[in-house]
Amino acid sequence: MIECKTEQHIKICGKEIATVQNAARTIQQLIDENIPELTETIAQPTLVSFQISLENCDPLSWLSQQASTTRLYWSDREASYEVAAAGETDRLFAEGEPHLTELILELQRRLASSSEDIRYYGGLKFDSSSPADHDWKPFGALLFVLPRYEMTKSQHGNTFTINLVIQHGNEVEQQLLAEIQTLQTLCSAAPVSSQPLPIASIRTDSPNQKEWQEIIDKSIQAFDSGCMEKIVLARKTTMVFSEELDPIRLLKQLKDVVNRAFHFYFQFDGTPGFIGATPERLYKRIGETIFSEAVAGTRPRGNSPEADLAFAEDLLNSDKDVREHQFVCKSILDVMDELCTDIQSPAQVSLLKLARVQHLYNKYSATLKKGYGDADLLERIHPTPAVGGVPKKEAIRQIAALEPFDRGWYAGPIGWLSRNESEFAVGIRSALMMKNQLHIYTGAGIVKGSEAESEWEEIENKLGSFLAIQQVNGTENA
Ligand SMILES: C=C(O[C@H]1C=CC=C(C(=O)O)[C@@H]1O)C(=O)O
Ligand SMILES: [Mg+2]
Repeated sequence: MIECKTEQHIKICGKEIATVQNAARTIQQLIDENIPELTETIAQPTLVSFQISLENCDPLSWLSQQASTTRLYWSDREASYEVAAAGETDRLFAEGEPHLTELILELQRRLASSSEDIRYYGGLKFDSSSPADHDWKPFGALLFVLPRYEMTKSQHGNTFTINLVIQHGNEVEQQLLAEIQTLQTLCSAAPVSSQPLPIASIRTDSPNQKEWQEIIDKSIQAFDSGCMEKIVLARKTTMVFSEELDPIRLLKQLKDVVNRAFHFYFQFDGTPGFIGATPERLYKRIGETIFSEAVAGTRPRGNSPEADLAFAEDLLNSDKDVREHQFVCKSILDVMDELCTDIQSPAQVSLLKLARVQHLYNKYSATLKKGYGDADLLERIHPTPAVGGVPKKEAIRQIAALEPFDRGWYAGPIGWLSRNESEFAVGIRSALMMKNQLHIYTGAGIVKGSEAESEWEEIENKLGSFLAIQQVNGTENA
């Protein structure tokens, strides 16, 4: 772990637009030009970012060529921002039940002197009070990383960035020369293979269908006793493949089949990779302006426009799904009432149409009151009743007691923070990838009137995107 106690940030940008192939040379020129000044200026650990504009780039292809044990990918739902990153220049990691406010303040302290385009990427465990199982342990309760190399593609252009912490001016030359050697092998643009994924030979569901029925029955009893009104219960579906999976290939295929989603991949220091395509924004903050949304209630997409409309109408008129969604709307509005002013909420519900499913959908915006920030937003909004339940604390307790696995980062906040902005998605429709195994996590909101069998089916539909990119040979229940 590199301790990054930088007191200042120097950003050095290249004027000329490079191609991916000559990016290393362009950055080398940039470094050479700036060595004398850097040597003089740096007397303490300093974050130095070298940035060049790229003519064109494909972040996913670039990422597939990176051998680094830390690899990250994030693209937003509007496909307006895409970043691939490799290596780590700094990380903030916490296990157990950490003090979220202190950790977020620490991140903001590290970002305080940086430019707006410096971002830490990472996420939080769904429930830090529940013990982490072996596979999720390396992700901790919170992990954020400032990448060493980043390739970004956005409406504002394409950029390649190197973030370095320079300890002392007289070490600059030596450190940068070592960096350039690595850079020579960095900039490659071979496209990601679109070959089919290996064959999945075994599928296991935890809980199995019988256990699912029992868990739902227990939840309904909790509703009847009055201690809970909603709980979101998840399943873990494990697929075992004939050979090792390539995460970037899987991500590429997931991108091809799932539209309107945040696509992500987090692999830290050789640990299992967390991969997914979530439709749900937890919140986005631009300065004091906050955007959040309620996504809940589900129907499949139809095979024809008429069938699709029939599903949509059925969803809009379903008392059970409307209640599922209302709990989420109310919870977000309650948080906004507490932390914000100028709350804008839609006059009526709309639909979020994804590749395989459609959801009830409400968008909100507001202005954050003075004195509140990301730690307050994360602590209060997460988990919304789209992934937790009502009341929040009781639902989290019941989830830990009823689900036969650790959720880890599934349904947790995942995203990025910069000096003045942040964006977090809800880490659903996601999977943990280890060599030839894929653990897919998917849940469904349970309220009074929910039936175990149709909730099982709802999860099968949500799983559809992951299943669509695989060829499954056999099914087994755990
Ligand atoms: C918890 C998940 O979905 C949530 C988001 C949208 C609709 C949901 C539902 O209708 O049950 C869930 O609340 C998941 O996909 O793992
Ligand atoms: Mg539902």
